[in-house]
Amino acid sequence: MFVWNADDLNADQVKAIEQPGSVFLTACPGSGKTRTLTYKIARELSLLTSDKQRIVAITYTHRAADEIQERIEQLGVDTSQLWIGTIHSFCLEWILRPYAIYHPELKNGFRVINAHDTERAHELLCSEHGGGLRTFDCGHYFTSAGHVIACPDWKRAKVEALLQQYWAELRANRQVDFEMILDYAYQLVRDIPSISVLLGSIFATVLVDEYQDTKEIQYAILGAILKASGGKAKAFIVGDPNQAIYGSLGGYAITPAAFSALSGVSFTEMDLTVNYRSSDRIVTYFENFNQLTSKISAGGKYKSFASAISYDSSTNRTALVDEVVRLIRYNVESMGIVPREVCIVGPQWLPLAGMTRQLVAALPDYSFSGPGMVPFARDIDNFWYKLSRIILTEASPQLYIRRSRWAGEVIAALDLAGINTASITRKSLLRASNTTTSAETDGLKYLLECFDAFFDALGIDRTSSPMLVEHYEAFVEGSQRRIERLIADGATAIAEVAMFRKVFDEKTGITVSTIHGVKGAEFEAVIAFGLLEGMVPHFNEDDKIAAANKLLYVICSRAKKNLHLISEVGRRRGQNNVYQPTDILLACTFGYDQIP
Ligand SMILES: Nc1ncnc2c1ncn2[C@@H]1O[C@H](COP(=O)(O)OP(=O)(O)OP(=O)(O)O)[C@@H](O)[C@H]1O
Repeated sequence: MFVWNADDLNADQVKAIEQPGSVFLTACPGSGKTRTLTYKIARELSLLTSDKQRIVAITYTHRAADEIQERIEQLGVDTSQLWIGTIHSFCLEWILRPYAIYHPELKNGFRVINAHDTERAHELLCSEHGGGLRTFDCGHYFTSAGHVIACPDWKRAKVEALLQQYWAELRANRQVDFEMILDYAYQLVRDIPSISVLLGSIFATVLVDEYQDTKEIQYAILGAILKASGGKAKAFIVGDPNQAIYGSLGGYAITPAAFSALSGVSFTEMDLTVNYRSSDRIVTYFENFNQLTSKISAGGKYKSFASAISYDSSTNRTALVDEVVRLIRYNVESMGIVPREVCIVGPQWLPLAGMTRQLVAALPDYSFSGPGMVPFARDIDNFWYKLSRIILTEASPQLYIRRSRWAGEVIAALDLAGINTASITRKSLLRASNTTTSAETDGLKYLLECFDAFFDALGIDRTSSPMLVEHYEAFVEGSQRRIERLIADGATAIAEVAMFRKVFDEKTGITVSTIHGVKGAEFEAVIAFGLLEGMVPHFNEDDKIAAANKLLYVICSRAKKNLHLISEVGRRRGQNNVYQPTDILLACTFGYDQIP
């Protein structure tokens, strides 16, 4: 059985991992949810008694899935019976692809379009439909009872008409977007009970990370599978209701009782309340935005750190970049924090790509990763994206586990594309990739030359598979479009191969991210701006106070040492107004520090 070092886990984490049956674990920020989940998966893998069984873990992002799987492999546990990935990948791999023939709209084949294609289609339809519709008005999600449109009431009829046209166009092109993946998966599970019965008999344990951002339709799909297992499949559900920041897109923290009723599983409820990430002062501060009664205590190595926490509601938006630069210098140059431990966070409604580029220009000695720095769509389902990850990374011992897994994914995608992969192993695939090269300095041309050389090395004709051809066109067209847009926005060097490589580099520089993008991450210093009513919370939110609390809770709990909050002055809102600071932040009394 899998054993761990005594100091890897605390007593509550061990209790949750060793608890027999199903567990519903509510845990505060920095309490080691990821670590607990990782060790739980490792333990469950080691307890499997049949090679037919699978452990299934649903994570919120591909990055989290990669990190957890790598960690388990480093712990020396065989992951061949683990399936880990996002709910969308889960639905695609376990439900849509194997059972597409049972759905009239999928049975003739389908292609998944990425978030950028969706946004572009919405953009075009908005300009066609007029009436002041904007892309963000098109936000919608499916539930087991139909679709929900997230925009204000007065626009709903127009958005409904727009979406009906959008879906009709996708159906005509045999395309499926991310939301439709969930809807189709739900329909298949609902209409063909044998799918759940089969999956329920294979899955020994189903683990769900970040349940607080899970949608009703996702709970319904997983619930149906667990129920069909007749009590054989266990569940391990982990999350933090305080960090539920996808409410406007249908995410919510289900109660253990409600999920029990849905899945037929009876849970032992447990919690984790020690924060290993942040100082006492940071924990005390983010507790201001805690909406639950649980008390959190700091227990990690920075517990006693004398954190600087500042709040600035006077910097004008025209001086914002200078102020952020000043705070970066303070943290890196005066406090000795390394740049990769600094994160700049803003609401997704602001042009963060512009902020990243201005910081790049103002601090030429620093490196940054952020939006507007990625020249191609991170379309995880696209074959050529999968292959790019291997081509653009170095063959180094540190990256071996990761690249080997990516190679496995490329082989699986080749299989799916109808290519005979009997003679291809992960090793031979990596060898073929490591020998392909090109002298091109233009990133896209470089990749395309490497693709050809790679397929030559494997002795495969890449035009022999319609799927590969379709994915190739989507990848090239999407990347060209993206590069053109980024260059027009001022990212002049974006097309260079060095920028392509940077996408998969280990994090070395300062991170610029949306608030939603830093979920699950941690940094020594966090600098957040755009903390303005109408953005944090967004004006579309129903319960603005709750939404603002959760966003601030997530932002502030990312910080290990220092935290700087900015509600800049003078950001225009419509024709005649300017944004005001987030109400609950302004109302929060705290002994803030002045940053010299
Ligand atoms: N038992 C432990 N002892 C020491 N450090 C720990 C322990 N458990 C977790 N940690 C550390 O605490 C930090 C936070 O852990 P982790 O990222 O898993 O938290 P989390 O609960 O997922 O946080 P969040 O919900 O805020 O994203 C990490 O740096 C992790 O290595």
